Amino acid sequence: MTEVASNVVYEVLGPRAQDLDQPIIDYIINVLADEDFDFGYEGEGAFDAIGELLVDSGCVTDFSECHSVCGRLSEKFGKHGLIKIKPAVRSLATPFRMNEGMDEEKAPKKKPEPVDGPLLTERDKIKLERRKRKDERQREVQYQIHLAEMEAAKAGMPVVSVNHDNSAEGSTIRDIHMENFNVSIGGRELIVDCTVTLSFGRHYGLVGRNGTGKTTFLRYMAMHAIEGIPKNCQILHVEQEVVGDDTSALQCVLNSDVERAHLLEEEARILKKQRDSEMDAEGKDPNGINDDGIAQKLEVIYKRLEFIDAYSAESRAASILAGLSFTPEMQKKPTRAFSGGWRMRIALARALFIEPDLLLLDEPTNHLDLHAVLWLEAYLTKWPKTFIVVSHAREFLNTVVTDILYLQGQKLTAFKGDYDTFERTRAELLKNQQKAFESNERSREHMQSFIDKFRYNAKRASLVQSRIKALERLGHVDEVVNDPDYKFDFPTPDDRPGPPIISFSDASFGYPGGPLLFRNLNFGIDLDSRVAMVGPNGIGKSTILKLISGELQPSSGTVFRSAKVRIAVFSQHHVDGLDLTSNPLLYMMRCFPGVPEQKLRGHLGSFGVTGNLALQPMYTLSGGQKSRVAFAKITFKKPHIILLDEPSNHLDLDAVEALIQGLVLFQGGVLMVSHDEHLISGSVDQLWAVSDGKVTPFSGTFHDYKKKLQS
Ligand SMILES: Nc1ncnc2c1ncn2[C@@H]1O[C@H](COP(=O)(O)OP(=O)(O)OP(=O)(O)O)[C@@H](O)[C@H]1O
Ligand SMILES: Nc1ncnc2c1ncn2[C@@H]1O[C@H](COP(=O)(O)OP(=O)(O)OP(=O)(O)O)[C@@H](O)[C@H]1O
Repeated sequence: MTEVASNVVYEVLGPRAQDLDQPIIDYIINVLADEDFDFGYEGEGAFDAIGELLVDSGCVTDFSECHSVCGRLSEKFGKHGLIKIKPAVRSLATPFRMNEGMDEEKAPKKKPEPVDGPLLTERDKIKLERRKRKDERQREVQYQIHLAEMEAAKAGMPVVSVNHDNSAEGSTIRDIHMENFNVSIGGRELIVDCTVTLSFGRHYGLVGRNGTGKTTFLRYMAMHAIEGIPKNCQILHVEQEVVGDDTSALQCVLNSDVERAHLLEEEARILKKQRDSEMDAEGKDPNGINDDGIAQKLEVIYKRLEFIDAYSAESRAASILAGLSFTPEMQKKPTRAFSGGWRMRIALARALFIEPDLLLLDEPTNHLDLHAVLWLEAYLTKWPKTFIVVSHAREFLNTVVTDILYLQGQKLTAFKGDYDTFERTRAELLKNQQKAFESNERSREHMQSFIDKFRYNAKRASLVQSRIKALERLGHVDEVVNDPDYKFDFPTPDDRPGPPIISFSDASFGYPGGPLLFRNLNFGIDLDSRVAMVGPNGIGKSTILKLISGELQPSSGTVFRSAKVRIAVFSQHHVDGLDLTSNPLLYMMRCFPGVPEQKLRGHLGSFGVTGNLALQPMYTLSGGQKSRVAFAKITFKKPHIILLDEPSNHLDLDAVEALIQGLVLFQGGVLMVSHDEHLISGSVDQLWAVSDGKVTPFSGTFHDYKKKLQS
């Protein structure tokens, strides 16, 4: 059997086989020839088993070619009778319906589709059920342990507050030199043996693919868990939103100046004491009170308050909050009245107010509207100290950073300049490395062939010896290993419902008890629409998406939705709402019961959730990895219209590129809410501006819109 299998593998791979080392080919043949190997639907089992290997080894150029090679392998193996018929093949009597389960939350709970196969006995069923429950309990326990660990880590974090001593003497913290450090999580090494110096006053952009370890690295630094970080260096990692309580947003920011708060409290206490003693003295001799001590104390407090610039603190805090789009009324509201996104902004405002020695920002623009992003860009550009910002927004990085820290292959490398400069420098370096590698290989082969040829020739013994030495001296140059390309594959719907698809006729909407957000909206969306909606936070963009998808109904007027149209919605809510105790594959299996596992794996794979990642507990996934799972889920049923609310949040720059390509190739309508200039200009052809309860087409590019806002 292995011989026939070997012939089939060579036949299908053809000249590609030349790119594979013999042990790899042998491995592939052995895996596929195993009589228990499951090729799955259209070879997806083969894709799962050897797909990454084929791509990584350069045998196929990308995952799409890989899919077709695996499909052909499966077909040929079948033709040669090498595939054992699996009893679990789905029955044709239970066809797969494309419009089912579009929205997990709303779809009625379906019974798993029946499958042909050996019938389980009652005892087996009970056993299976018991094992399932046990697995679920174990996953839940692991998640709870993880939460407890996170809480403990948070509790161990040094408290960071405004440090006036530093500003008085000029900061004592200058450059930070971290040498030979490692970063790991859950037994997985993310950074190995790296040395990095952060020069004082430089602004670093930390970039790298989703899941490489950027957030974990920032956490390590915030916990001072890397050697070389001075103990007294104040590091603030803006990761958690502020606690929701009765403190106003403004006060919450001001409270981070602990010394000021303490001095003001002391002042109030002394003044009260003074008032009380004046009252006691009423009717007695008023000049009898000995208030010299009180006056002296107050003088000390006032001097210090003046020294630490306490009287301007309120206006500074207010102006930061205003920059992040908090109106004066909002600044007075208690923090518990704000949503998570807004509380995150308060956390950002507090960090900017504190001005720590080293500020660590993790994707700060994700929570902001364009106004606030532009304000933050201007603020950070003038930042007097060091910061590191993780961001996947190219324009933002180009504006605010002076250096790039690039995390790839467990190594952290520093580059001078903005993101565009980094891209150019890196491309140049890779080109040179490849050239050096090829020339090194040529010299090596040349010397080796001379040595092999004359090894037993006594006359040339000394020459051979010198070649052997030269070969030993010849340095090693690493071959360029490119990150695997990934694609965002939005499947083409099998049908194309005729117009009208979605149309708003005099539709008005306001939340119950609230003001009218929109009045008499009239517009339509069809399968050719490519639109981006822009407008400030809270203006109602997400509400429009909900009116389109049918999650909300207009207060008056109508929103028509073709009965045949399938709409998919992607939002942060879908990413945050993933079941954290599950894993990507289990999650997909629950959303689409009865669909073969291989098919779900293949679909997750088309969004870069491959191999082990598909089986990793969801709570361990990075932001970008979770986004990909959400993308895979919403597109599985081949929607006609895709509604996207800030889709590029968390996605790395290559993934945004893949998202753009995916959307360009998608054969349906797209409506997105975004302020990612690169994404908008690459994937849509119309801008709609939302303001004053209206949605109006904007004649101009996103760049023009940005200019208009700035003016
Ligand atoms: N307990 C764990 N076991 C195994 N792997 C883990 C565990 N926890 C996290 N990981 C993995 O460690 C990696 C680091 O995640 P991290 O959030 O630091 O990445 P990131 O570079 O910030 O990603 P993103 O750009 O998507 O935000 C991820 O690939 C994640 O899947
Ligand atoms: N369920 C709700 N009940 C009451 N008011 C709501 C509800 N959801 C949103 N709102 C309010 O309606 C307004 C519009 O909200 P929406 O989320 O649509 O705005 P947006 O433009 O998408 O904002 P963002 O950019 O922050 O997502 C906001 O003032 C918001 O506070």
